[in-house]
Amino acid sequence: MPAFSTHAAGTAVSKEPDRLFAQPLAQVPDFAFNEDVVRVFPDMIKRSVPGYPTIVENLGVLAAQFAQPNSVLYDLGSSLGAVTQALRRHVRTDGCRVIAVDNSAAMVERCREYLNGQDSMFQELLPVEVIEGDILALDFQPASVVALNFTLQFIAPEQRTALLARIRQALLPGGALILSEKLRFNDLQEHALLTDLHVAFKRANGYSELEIAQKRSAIENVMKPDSLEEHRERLFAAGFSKVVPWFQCLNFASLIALP
Ligand SMILES: Nc1ncnc2c1ncn2[C@@H]1O[C@H](C[S@+](CC[C@H]([NH3+])C(=O)[O-])CC(=O)[O-])[C@@H](O)[C@H]1O
Ligand SMILES: O=C(O)C(=O)Cc1ccccc1
Repeated sequence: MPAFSTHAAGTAVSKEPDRLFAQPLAQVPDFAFNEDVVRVFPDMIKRSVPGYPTIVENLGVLAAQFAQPNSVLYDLGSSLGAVTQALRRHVRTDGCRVIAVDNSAAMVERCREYLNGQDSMFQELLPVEVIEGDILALDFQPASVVALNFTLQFIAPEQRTALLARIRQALLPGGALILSEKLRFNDLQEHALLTDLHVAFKRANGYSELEIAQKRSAIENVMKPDSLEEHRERLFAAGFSKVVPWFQCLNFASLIALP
């Protein structure tokens, strides 16, 4: 039976546990953000990404420092709207609005339900628009904050610099890009250690060896992490002037990039 917590507005936030990879699969299909993933996504991301709740909450705090009056705050690859909601709760700057974008129809549908429910529970939240679309095809408006929270790693590597350059062009003075990613490490020993510790993190969160192995093969063709050095170089190539890491937990990190 699906577990939902239903709010007054009838908004359902799934609390269903992630068992997507618990049974042996003859062939593990490539990972996709489909209905099955959407149903378990809050549980999946919390049990898979060390530091995720800390990053999301503090993204709101960071954004409040960079938000400029009468500008847009983008949440690119918004999934169920966790970052959007953190931005809406923390930013108090006049005339700001949030634009959340995701190309998964299943994510967008559930994201809209979630954000509507939040609107009926809290006052003074920033207005939000949720767009179903490809962030590579987005026509950016002048923006003070752009969040790419674990989204760039799903973009084809050869498209990443052009996307970051378009974000850089849209950023207003005083604004920032906040980029969170899983990292790879050029030092083999460092890479092996942090990868092993990430497996230990997943095990400690109740994932079996089978679940861990099948998830790994599901994501290996669709999610391509870069090293911190690659991120820095690409951000500079895209026109950013300063890159400041503000958080790292095991092999997951978040960076502030300034225009
Ligand atoms: N080209 C694209 N255009 C639009 N969306 C895309 C594209 N490619 C992938 N996505 C979307 O990017 C999201 C990545 S999840 C982000 C978590 C969220 N930020 C969170 O903080 O909860 C990260 C993860 O699951 O590890 C998915 O919802 C995809 O549909
Ligand atoms: O599960 C993993 O190993 C990850 O690297 C993170 C992740 C989290 C949610 C969806 C896809 C990847």
